[in-house]
Amino acid sequence: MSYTIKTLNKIAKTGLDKFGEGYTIADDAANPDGILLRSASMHEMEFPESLLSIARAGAGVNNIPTDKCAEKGIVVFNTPGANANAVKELAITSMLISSRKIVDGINWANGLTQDVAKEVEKGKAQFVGPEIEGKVLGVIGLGAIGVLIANAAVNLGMEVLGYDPFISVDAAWGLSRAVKKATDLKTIFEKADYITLHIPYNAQTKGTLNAEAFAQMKKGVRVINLSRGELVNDDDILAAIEAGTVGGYVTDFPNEKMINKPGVITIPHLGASTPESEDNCAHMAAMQTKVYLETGNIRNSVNFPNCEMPLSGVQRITVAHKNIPNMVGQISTALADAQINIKDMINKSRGDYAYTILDLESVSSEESIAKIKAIEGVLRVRVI
Ligand SMILES: NC(=O)C1=CN([C@@H]2O[C@H](COP(=O)(O)OP(=O)(O)OC[C@H]3O[C@@H](n4cnc5c(N)ncnc54)[C@H](O)[C@@H]3O)[C@@H](O)[C@H]2O)C=CC1
Ligand SMILES: O=C(O)CCC(=O)C(=O)O
Repeated sequence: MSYTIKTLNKIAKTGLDKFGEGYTIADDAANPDGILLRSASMHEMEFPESLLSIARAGAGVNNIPTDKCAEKGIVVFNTPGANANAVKELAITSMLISSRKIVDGINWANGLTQDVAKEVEKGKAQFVGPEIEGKVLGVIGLGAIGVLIANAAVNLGMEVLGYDPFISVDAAWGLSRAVKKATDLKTIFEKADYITLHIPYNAQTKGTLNAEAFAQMKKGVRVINLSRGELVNDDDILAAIEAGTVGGYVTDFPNEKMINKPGVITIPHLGASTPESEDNCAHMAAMQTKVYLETGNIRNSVNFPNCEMPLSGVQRITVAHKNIPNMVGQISTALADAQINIKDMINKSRGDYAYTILDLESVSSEESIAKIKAIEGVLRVRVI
């Protein structure tokens, strides 16, 4: 078999090399089987019929219309945890630079022209800022990144409060016992000296930090946003900085409103920009795509259930379908009508969508595949 992969952003070579023989990789492919991307927006894109999968080499999938993809039977993947350490390190950096006036100090020192050593000692008092040890950190979102930051902050001597009503069992296992659970955001807002956001951006989380939230915060709180710009209301945080409620804001998502504003430190979306995490993300995105194209097995999808079965039988059929009653019954009837025996089968569901893999004892007929495609609720059928 041969496959075409389209890249929408620069993807680390070590990941692309995983595809190997039989794959053509191009940034201008017209009819790709798979797409790999980082932050490029796909919301306005048309999807070719050929497209089977999209892999986000990273965590956030707000740049991909995942429901629209599901309706077309296009499986969307991300790479959970692959860049978490890079973001953790930048979050710790952000707490320190929001505290210690390091950026202002560097800019000031670079502007000195003469008697530099003397001027430094004379002027440094304006850049005094507090230490983080002993202070309270509120972590909103305890997923791959939030847990690493919470644990690192404990090790730096901070008191850590974590808020995540949907925390996974795995994340809870990884969390230091010293991290205290906040049952609502109000607790974080009222107690934290530093607040860091590690939640996905979606319709529910838009503007999580707004005027109402800032009104509940401790005076001088430092806010770190390495998640997505839209999670914080720009006008409200600028007003809170002006009023002195917020003592500093570090954002990885600069926009026209945020650049060159006192109290705001803008980083050009560098959270995942380390060779280590670029390699990890590219590797995972490539492998998940390759496995899906070659076997139909789904690992780390965000719009279909994870569904894996070792290859057996003489042919594999995969069916992406709506999560509605009697789908498996109708699919197996279509095969039974053509005297085709099923050797092994698996069916998984997730929300509105489901996925079925069937390994057959004999090769299916075009007629039986056409029958499966015609079942109401079937989104995509593949013969592998
Ligand atoms: N600046 C950068 O370069 C990067 C930014 N990110 C951003 O960080 C976000 C988080 O990444 P990960 O930790 O890897 O994702 P994750 O999926 O492992 O964790 C997200 C956590 O947020 C929790 N959550 C969801 N809604 C919530 C809410 N309303 N309140 C509290 N918790 C909530 C979930 O239960 C989950 O535990 C991504 O969605 C992405 O937007 C991720 C990687 C790099
Ligand atoms: O690919 C990047 O550099 C951005 C990473 C990111 O924002 C994410 O993984 O959600």
